[in-house]
Amino acid sequence: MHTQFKEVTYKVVLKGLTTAEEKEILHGITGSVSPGEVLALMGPSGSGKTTLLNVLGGRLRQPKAGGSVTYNEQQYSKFLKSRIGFVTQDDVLYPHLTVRETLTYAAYLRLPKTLTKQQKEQRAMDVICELGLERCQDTMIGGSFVRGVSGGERKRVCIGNEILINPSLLFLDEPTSGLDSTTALRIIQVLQDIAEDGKTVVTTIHQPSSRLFHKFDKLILLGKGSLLYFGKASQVMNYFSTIGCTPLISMNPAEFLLDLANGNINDVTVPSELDDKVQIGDPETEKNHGKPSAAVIHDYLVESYESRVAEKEKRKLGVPIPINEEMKLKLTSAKREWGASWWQQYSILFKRGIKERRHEYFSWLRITQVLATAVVLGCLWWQSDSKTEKGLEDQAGLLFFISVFWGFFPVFTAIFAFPQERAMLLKERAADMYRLSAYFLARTTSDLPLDLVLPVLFLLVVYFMAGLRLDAGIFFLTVLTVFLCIVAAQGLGLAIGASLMDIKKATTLGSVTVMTFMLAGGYFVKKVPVFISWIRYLSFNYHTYRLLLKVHYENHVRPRNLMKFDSGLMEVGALVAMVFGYRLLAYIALRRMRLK
Ligand SMILES: Nc1ncnc2c1ncn2[C@@H]1O[C@H](COP(=O)(O)OP(=O)(O)OP(=O)(O)O)[C@@H](O)[C@H]1O
Repeated sequence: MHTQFKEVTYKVVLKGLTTAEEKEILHGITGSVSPGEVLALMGPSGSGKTTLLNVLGGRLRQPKAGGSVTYNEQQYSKFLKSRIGFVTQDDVLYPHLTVRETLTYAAYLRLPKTLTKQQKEQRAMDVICELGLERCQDTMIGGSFVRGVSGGERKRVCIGNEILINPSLLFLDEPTSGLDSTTALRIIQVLQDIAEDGKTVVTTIHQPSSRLFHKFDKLILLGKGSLLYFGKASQVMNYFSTIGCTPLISMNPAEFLLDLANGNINDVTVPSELDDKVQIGDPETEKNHGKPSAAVIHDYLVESYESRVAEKEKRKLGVPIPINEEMKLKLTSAKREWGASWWQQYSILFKRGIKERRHEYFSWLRITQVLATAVVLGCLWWQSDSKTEKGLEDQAGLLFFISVFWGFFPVFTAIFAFPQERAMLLKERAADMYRLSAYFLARTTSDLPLDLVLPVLFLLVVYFMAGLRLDAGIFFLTVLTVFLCIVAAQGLGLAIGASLMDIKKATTLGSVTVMTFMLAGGYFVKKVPVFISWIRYLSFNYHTYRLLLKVHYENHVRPRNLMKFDSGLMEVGALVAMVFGYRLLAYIALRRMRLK
């Protein structure tokens, strides 16, 4: 896809304690890149490469970004999103999926609905072969806690994730950083192959080796957000020698260009006119050992480019490009193209969620934790007596603890769900991979199977050890009540996590809320002052405890000093309202996060 950009600017507002200052990060960048070409963005750290890449990729737009960016002469549109691949610097991947699983799930979600499941799987396999990932296709991606594929393989998986959709335009932010030169060369070779296939590739690059440098077709050199060079990579040394800058010793062109852009002119000749600008006593000049300061060199390079090349390049952009009319029409379309129907998205995300978290499901630590608590409870309330009033009071204590235990754990596991997946969610939503509602439902239901198996195990142990009433109906109702409590408590955890999106803040708020709900749960204080009594209605502990009391003692002796309870419908209603209400809050919070 022909991409042209004219006078691109980008501004941010820096807020100080008392003032707000506007800072321009890009100062009018002009250029173009065509299908079949690889455009490299180079420049010192902080020169604006990533910002420019984001503006070109449509990720930063007005009002902060100015100038114009067109794709086959059209403005950015939602349709275009599905034609653009974007590999960010710190790309996120699920650590517990294998390379093949990662690419296959991405293929299911991103490739058009017209392809069959088998065709999508085949495309994922083709990409694996194209990127030379066959040997590690069954290796887990890995992360900080799990050993996985190597850095180079990881980068290739990130690239694979994007080239799966056969994008017309591919953007990459430092795809080679941290890799040895051979691996880096291999990655750039892959990019060149993609470009040769008729695609347009734009990549930022930090310090390419000279072999790597010669693989680029076009080059943009940035210095402090200004354009120092745009043109053919093969012409860059010629251009700088025409403005009087040449290396004194043989050096890698990239090293020479970065030195210049940084204003470091050791081993570099500069035109004599710059020597006139040397100011004796200027600290910047002294830093450069009596040579012109970095600022003087920067200004000279910007001016030289402006006066010698910029106008010519701007004129070139005015020449119309031959573009297929059908493609033009499609590009203006505001319609999103989903790769799968809502239901398919849900089931793919559900399965992927189960695969990614399979190690948590069979975590012996969690099972031991629950079973150990059950055994301790069983011992403490061993064959408790429900015939005397004292015994009943004791047993009520056990029922209250059950409502606290199963109100506590689900909150603290659910709190992590969204903050942990924030980066992935933002990335996948930016690529329009699925609807938020499909993700939300898949994420909130894929944990349910285990969450419902553990309490059954727990209750089986407690029930028989503590000698609760042996009646299948009562056991079943107890399990059902605990399930409701768990799902309601999970809703609260999800809502807190999604609203704060910060694990520390969320756990702090979570613990205060859970403690308040526990204290208001009807066991510690029976007569709550009217002005605060509403808090009980928000407490799932309160409703669960009341339901458990009803289930266990309704048709039996009612402990005299325990609270009264009626039909139980109000409790069930309150818990069901919490199940949905808290989830709705979580969903709204996630939607808002996307708009930020
Ligand atoms: N939202 C922002 N608020 C404030 N400053 C910003 C913002 N975005 C970028 N900058 C600043 O703009 C400059 C350019 O940033 P950018 O990330 O584009 O540089 P870069 O050339 O990609 O650097 P690196 O090679 O180190 O990744 C930096 O000085 C950065 O601090």
